[in-house]
Amino acid sequence: MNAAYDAILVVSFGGPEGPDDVIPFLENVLRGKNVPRERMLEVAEHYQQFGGVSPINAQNRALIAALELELAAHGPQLPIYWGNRNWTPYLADTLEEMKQAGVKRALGFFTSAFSSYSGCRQYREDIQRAQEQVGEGAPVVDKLRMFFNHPGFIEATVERTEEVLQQIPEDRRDKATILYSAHSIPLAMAAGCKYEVQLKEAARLVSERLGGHSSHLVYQSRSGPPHQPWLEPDICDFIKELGVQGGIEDVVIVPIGFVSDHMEVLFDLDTEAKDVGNELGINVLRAKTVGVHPRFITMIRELIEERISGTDERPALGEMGASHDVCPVDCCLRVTEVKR
Ligand SMILES: CC1=C(CCC(=O)O)c2cc3nc(cc4[nH]c(cc5[nH]c(cc1n2)c(C)c5CCC(=O)O)c(CCC(=O)O)c4C)C(CCC(=O)O)=C3C
Ligand SMILES: [Fe+2]
Repeated sequence: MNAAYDAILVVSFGGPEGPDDVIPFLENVLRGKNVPRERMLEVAEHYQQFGGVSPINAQNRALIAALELELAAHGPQLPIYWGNRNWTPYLADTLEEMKQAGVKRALGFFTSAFSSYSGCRQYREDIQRAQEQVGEGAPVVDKLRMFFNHPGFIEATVERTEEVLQQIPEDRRDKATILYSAHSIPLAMAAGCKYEVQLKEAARLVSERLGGHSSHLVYQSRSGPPHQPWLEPDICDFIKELGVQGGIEDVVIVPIGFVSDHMEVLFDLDTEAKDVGNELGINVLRAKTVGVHPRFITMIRELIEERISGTDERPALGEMGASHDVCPVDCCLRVTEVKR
């Protein structure tokens, strides 16, 4: 379908920018969620270790600056707005600003490569609530498709991984074990979306291009009450297991489930997972997130162009095909407990 778009809206999670922001931010994240207060206070400490600042907002500003240059050079000439779920700039304020500027219809780029409640439906709900707050004349937002198997995302991830493999002495490089890591979610939630199969496919596509490495998909940042089952294996448990087996010198973590650095990457990977490895004498390195990799920025422009033109050429690597433009009604349901 051809529709006239007059803006791009980057939709993201948001993060605190100083010590006093941390608790109100976490309260926003966890409102209505089944996560114990102790877990929240523990996570608050992770943020405080970094001065209460998550890198996510700076990363999104950098992403927008890079995309502005990309669109200025190649088109389409559209202004870029930015709205978050959990911290300023909040989506409702951004939609109000867009309405004031006369924006009628925007294309939404969500900063999640994989389909999950958090990365898809919850953002669509956030937008709907923001539109209700703005009321009459709030811009329509059409979400761009999921890009887990887009050549731009896969190629950028491959390059990020190659960059870090180069740091391993040549005689050990091919033997390095690769761990693709993504945010864990409750098993019940995973049953309502394609998160796991998309992650497996993206990991496979990257591995296929790297060639020859032993690799595994693992999960990080488990939350929720202890009785609730979440996706496994946990990255730290997995590294411990590798230590017990022995014979592994180098592990490369590829944070494939995150498009930019944020607290889960700095703390759960660069602090926790690296400590676990170092104690076992394993050299643990981490690939950069795709961030502002030029191929990734170009991918965003390609997704925009593809949607504006309505072309049938929608690039996707591997077996799963291009993801849908318009989410079906049962896409990424919020299921949190398994019904018995
Ligand atoms: C699938 C997924 C993604 C990837 C897709 C997407 O991008 O959405 C993601 C991203 C992120 N998660 C983030 C932060 C947090 N996630 C939490 C909690 C949770 N995440 C969940 C899932 C995901 N999360 C779930 C099932 C929970 C339990 C509560 C609930 O059911 O929602 C909590 C609460 C504390 C805790 O419980 O750990 C925090 C602080 C940040 C920003 C970090 C920063 O500030 O730099 C980002 C980008
Ligand atoms: Fe969806």
